[in-house]
This record gives sequence, C-alpha cells and structure tokens, in this order.
Amino acid sequence: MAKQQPRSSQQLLVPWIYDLGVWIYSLCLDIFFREIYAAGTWRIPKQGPVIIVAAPHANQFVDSIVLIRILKRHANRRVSFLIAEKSMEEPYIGTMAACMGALPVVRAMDHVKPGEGTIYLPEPEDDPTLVRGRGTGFTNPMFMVGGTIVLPKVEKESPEQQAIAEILGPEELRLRKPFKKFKPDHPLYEGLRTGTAFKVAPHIDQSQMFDAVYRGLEAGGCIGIFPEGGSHDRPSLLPLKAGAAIIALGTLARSPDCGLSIIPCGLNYFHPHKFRSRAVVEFGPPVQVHPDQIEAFKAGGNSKPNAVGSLLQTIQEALASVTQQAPDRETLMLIQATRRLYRPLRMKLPLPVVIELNRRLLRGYTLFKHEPQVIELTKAVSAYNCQLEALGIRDHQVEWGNVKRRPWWLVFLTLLYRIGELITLSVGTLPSLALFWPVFVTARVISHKKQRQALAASELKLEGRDVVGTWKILVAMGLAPTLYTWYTVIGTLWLYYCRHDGYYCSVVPWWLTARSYVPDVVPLWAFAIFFFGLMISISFAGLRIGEIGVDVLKSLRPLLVALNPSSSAALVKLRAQRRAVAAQVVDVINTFGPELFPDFESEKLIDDGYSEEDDDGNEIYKSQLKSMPPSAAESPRRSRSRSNAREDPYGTWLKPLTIGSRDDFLGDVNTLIQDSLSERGRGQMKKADAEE
Ligand SMILES: CCCCCCCCCCCCCCCC(=O)SCCNC(=O)CCNC(=O)[C@H](O)C(C)(C)COP(=O)(O)OP(=O)(O)OC[C@H]1O[C@@H](n2cnc3c(N)ncnc32)[C@H](O)[C@@H]1OP(=O)(O)O
Ligand SMILES: O=P(O)(O)OC[C@H](O)CO
Repeated sequence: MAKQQPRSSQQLLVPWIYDLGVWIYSLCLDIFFREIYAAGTWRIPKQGPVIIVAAPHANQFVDSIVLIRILKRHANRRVSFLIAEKSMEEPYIGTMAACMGALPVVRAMDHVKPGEGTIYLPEPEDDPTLVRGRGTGFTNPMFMVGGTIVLPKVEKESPEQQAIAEILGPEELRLRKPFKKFKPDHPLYEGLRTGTAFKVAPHIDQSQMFDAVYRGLEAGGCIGIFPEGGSHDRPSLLPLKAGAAIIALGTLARSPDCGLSIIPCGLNYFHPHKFRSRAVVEFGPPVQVHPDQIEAFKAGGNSKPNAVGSLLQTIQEALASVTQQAPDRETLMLIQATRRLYRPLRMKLPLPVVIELNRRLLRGYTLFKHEPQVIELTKAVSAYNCQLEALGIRDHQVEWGNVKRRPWWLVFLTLLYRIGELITLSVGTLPSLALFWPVFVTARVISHKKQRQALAASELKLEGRDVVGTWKILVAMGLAPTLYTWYTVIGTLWLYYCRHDGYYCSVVPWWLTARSYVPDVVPLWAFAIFFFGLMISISFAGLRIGEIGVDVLKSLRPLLVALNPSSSAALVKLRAQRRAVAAQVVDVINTFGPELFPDFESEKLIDDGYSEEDDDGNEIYKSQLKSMPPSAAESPRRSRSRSNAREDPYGTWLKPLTIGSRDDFLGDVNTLIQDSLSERGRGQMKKADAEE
C-alpha cells in the first residue's frame, strides 16, 4: 500500500461558503461565457443520493463551477466532487474545494516514476501478460501488485497503462491484462518485442475515500465525478477510471434501497479556453444498475472486476449519448464544417441542436468514412475550408459573395456604417481599457504560463488548453476587485486631501463633486461607495461594449474581401462552391442517414432551404420559416413542404433529439429556434457574422 488516503467527507461542506461560492462563480461564468445552455436538468433528482458522472473534463476547475451552478440553480443540490489531492495543495483552490465539500483522492498517476532498465514481452503471442525486464529490479518497493506499468507516450495517443497482477522476480512480472498496443502497425510494437523504456505508478489504497463517499451517498448526498480522472484537451474521452462504477456498486451493495441515481452529464464546449464562448451541458437518462451486477460486486473475487467493468461500459455508453467524441481534432473540425454546410447559410441553429448534429455526424462518419461517397465529400469539404482560409473568412460570411443581393454599393455603405460603429464602440471601451488593462494582460500571461507548466507535467494533455479558462477566471477574480479597491482608495483620498473651504475640492471636475452643491458634510464613505460602484460599472460596460466591438471587427473582413476587385470574384466563386458542397453533404446524409437512424426520412431543413433561392439570389430566410412550426413563422405564406413537415418542423434528423426527453426540452428547442428567428428578424446580421 503506497499511501493512506486523507480522511474527508461531505461534512466538511460549509453551506454558507458553498452558497456564497455559487453566487460568486455564477457571476464569473456569466462574464466568461456568452451562453451556457443546460439541457435535461429535469433529470437531476431533487433529493436522494445522486452521482453525477461528467465528461469530457476539458476545462479544469471551470467544469466543476459550471456544474455546481447548474445543480444549485436547477435542482437546488449541493455537490461534492472527487478532487485530485494534488489540486488540494493549490492555495486558493484547495481551501475553496475543502469548504465546498470536495473529497480528495490520491491519483496514482501523480506519483508515476520512470522505471530503471527496459521491458519487453518474451512470449507476446502465447503469454501476452508476461513481462520481462533488463536491469529492472521489479522486487523494489516501487513495484507493487495493483501498481501500474505505463508505456511511453506515442504521438498524440494517451499512454497505455496496465496493472501488475504478480511480481515473479527482479526481472519478471505478470500483468492483469495484455498491452493493447502490441499490434503490428503500432509504433510500440517493435519496442515491446525488443525492449522499451517504461514508467511505474504505485497502487493506492482508496478504501477510506470510498468509505467516505459511500457514507455521503447513504446520507442522501450528491457526488460529482469526472471519470476520466483528470482534465485534458483531447477531442475524445480518456479511458474511464473505475471509481464511478465502484462507488455506485459499493453504495448499492451497502444500501440496496437507497434510491441511488447515476446521471451522465456531457460538458460540450465550443472553445473552452476562450472568453465569451458557449457551452451546452447535457444531462442524460439515468444509468441503470442491474441487480446481478450488485450481487457480482458483493460476491467479490473475480466477479467483482466483471461487475465493475460491465457497469463502466454502461456509463461509457451513457456518456457517449451526451458528448461529442472525435478520434482527433482534424476529424472534429471536418465534422463541424460539414454541419455548418448542412444547415442553410443564414440560419442559426440553437446550441443543443448544433451539438446533436455534430454527434450524429460523428457517428455517421466513424461508420461510413471508408465509403467512396464519404471520401469524396471529405475532400470537397476540406477544399472548401482551404478556400475559406485563403480568403480569411468564415463559412457564414460567404453570403457577402452574393452580388445580386449585396451589390458593391450596399457592401460599401455597410462597411462605412460598421467602421463608424467600431470607432464609437472603441471610444466606449477606452475608460475600461485604461483602468483595467492589467487584468487582461496578467490573466493572459499567467494562464499561458500555467498552460506551459501543466503541459510539461502531464502525459495526457495535448496543448494544455484545459487549464487556460480556469486561470483566466482566477486571475480576474483576484485582480479586478483589487483594482476596484485601489482606484476607490485613490479617488477618496484625493477628495479628502483637496477638501477646501467647506466644499469638496475645486480641482475635481464639477460633475464628480458638484462643488457648489456638495459641501463636505457629505461623508467620504459615501464617495467611496460611489467610486467602487462606478469602477464595477465601467469594467462591466467595457466588457459588454468590447464584446460587441470585437463582433463588429470580425465582420469587416468579408466586406473588404467583397469590395476588393482581386478577391471579390473568388468570393463569388466560393459561394457557388459552397452550394455545390452543401448539396453533396445533403446527398451523403440522405444516403447514409437511413442506415444509421431507422426513422430517418429525406425531408429536412436543408432541401427546402436551398430550393427557396430565387433567380435574384434571395435565399434561405423565408424558406426557414417554412420549416418552423406555424406559430414560430412570422408569415408561413408558402408551404411547399409535405404535410408531415408541419408536424415535424425540425426535420427527422433533428427530431430524435427529443427521444426519451420531456416536452419541456422540446419546448426549449422551440423557443430557441423562435428566438433565433426573431433575432434574424431584427436584422442583427453582424452579430451572426462574428459568431462561431
Ligand atoms: C475557476 C474557478 C475555480 C474555482 C475553485 C474552487 C472549486 C471548488 C470545487 C472543487 C471541485 C474540484 C473538481 C476537481 C476534479 C478533479 O480533480 S478530477 C481528478 C480527480 N478525480 C478522479 O480521479 C475521479 C476519477 N477517478 C477514479 O474514478 C479512480 O478510479 C479513483 C477512484 C480515483 C481510483 O483511482 P486509482 O487508485 O488509480 O485506481 P484505479 O486504477 O481506478 O482502480 C481502482 C480499482 O478498480 C479496478 N479497475 C480498474 N479498472 C477497471 C475496469 N475497467 N474494470 C474493472 N475493474 C477495474 C482496479 O483493479 C482497482 O481495484 P483494486 O486493485 O483496488 O482492487
Ligand atoms: O491535474 P489535472 O489537470 O488533471 O487537474 C485535476 C484537477 O483536480 C481538476 O480536475
């Protein structure tokens, strides 16, 4: 046994600190994110024991505060997370985590050490679990039964690890399971035959931690667990750790009638590390535990790992239905591009629909990527993306290549208007920039430093982006109030020392002190409160105005491209290319969709969207209305869709989003679609220009 688990339990949770934390973090989240959409929150039980199993863990401590807020707001639940003991050593995080009832766990991977010598598989075919070493000293205390042998990291893969079943001698041991990477096409194949470096992690006795969690759940608590065991920035999930399954089975073995619910939760960020990005947090149907699994867990011996393994598999599947997992970032980008092409050019889909489409496309792509039609489409989408990059514009900005709808003079006037708008907004952000630039600069510098440190210390992170959001928020949380206080003190002292002749200082501008009307009987603290409030207002106004300004700035590029004689023709061509690739996308989806989704029908948003474009190039907008429910459409004048499209306004591809869910979720989607429609109706095009 390597180390005793420090005792901790939910009793450590201090309710008022927890609730104060929720309030402060909610404010931070509202500032950091443009939108966090929570779906399926009605699935969270309002009482009784609950395990929230959340993945992917892509935003270090932001993930936990997002969940803390949602659980409090939507289910009035306080949640205790399992937290890496290493994180408890971080000064602020450790203290807050303890007050918020987090339960520390020692992670074996935080104690991993390079092993001496090399290892190889002497009989890989006949006895694949037998490992032999050269100069290894397996009998040293760092090697222990239940400990782990970790293979070197290869490219972007997470390093493989297997548990030690038996130590047979200084140069021989047996694993519980064979290395999965022993395959002829794998870079480690040769190394595992002839000798490769390796690392070793100790076995940790988690019994005290498990005991604390069982007791918390038996008392009706809510436990949050990130089953991947650490935060990362990979496009797919890490292999799940067994803790969630052990906790569920252990609790049910102790108290079969406690009514435990295991709720899978998908944390779907668009750009987790970026300021003013968006996220969809989706709660799936509860994971069912079969009584046989509990019995097998209770029986112990060989049945126990089987029970844990099978429940873990169920949890994995439940998480797959609420997350979007791609094998690599390139595939994810390809899928996102395809999804953008699938929806009509100027249509804005609600966030949950976007995630659902991505998920379905990823499933389809994984199954059919070797089909010639899909290979061709992949090439076409990539070529289109290259063209977009060459022009420096985004997919939704291609519409500026529609010369009939947007003649050059209209583009020019729009450009002038937006430049004017940008100048005005820039002036609006100046006070905030002048006062609070240290927050922006320090947050950037520190978060990037932390990113580099985290990357150097981790085998799992690709670029360490998962830590950036946390540090941006933490730095802003500490520095912004410090600056508010600093400026308040300076302003108040200034007034105090310049007090003169029964009035506040005459050198202070009249609009601050109103010399003739504000005698110094007005207490200084009133001015201090005023200054503090003013600082908060300036910083918030600066953020809001700055956000709009950045959107306007991003919307200028396609206008410049459309006006530039050397690139405008390319933009027109690109728009035509988009239409061709989009038609190809629809075609491929219509071909393979029915194979993947039995209730797939060919009637969808996109067909009608494109067929609506008239000779003058007036496209999409009206046709979208047709695909909305009659109540949502402002004027459903032309109804060329088949009758069932009226009943099924989102098209069959989108409809299964509501499977197993309740009407209120459908209602949410309805509302969101209507909102995005009315937003369009108000002509907020530039906002859409800058999005994604
Ligand atoms: C910006 C604002 C900031 C705000 C600031 C304040 C924030 C205020 C809130 C704080 C909130 C913090 C939130 C932090 C979030 C994290 O810190 S994430 C990192 C920590 N959390 C976790 O690691 C949870 C996931 N990990 C697990 O579930 C792990 O299983 C455990 C429970 C940690 C144990 O790990 P381990 O010791 O490495 O053991 P493991 O290999 O998993 O094996 C355990 C047993 O399962 C068996 N097993 C393993 N795999 C299998 C399998 N597939 N099938 C069957 N059996 C199996 C093993 O054989 C072993 O059995 P024994 O040998 O013990 O008999
Ligand atoms: O060490 P990391 O980056 O996996 O972070 C673990 C933290 O406790 C947050 O989950």
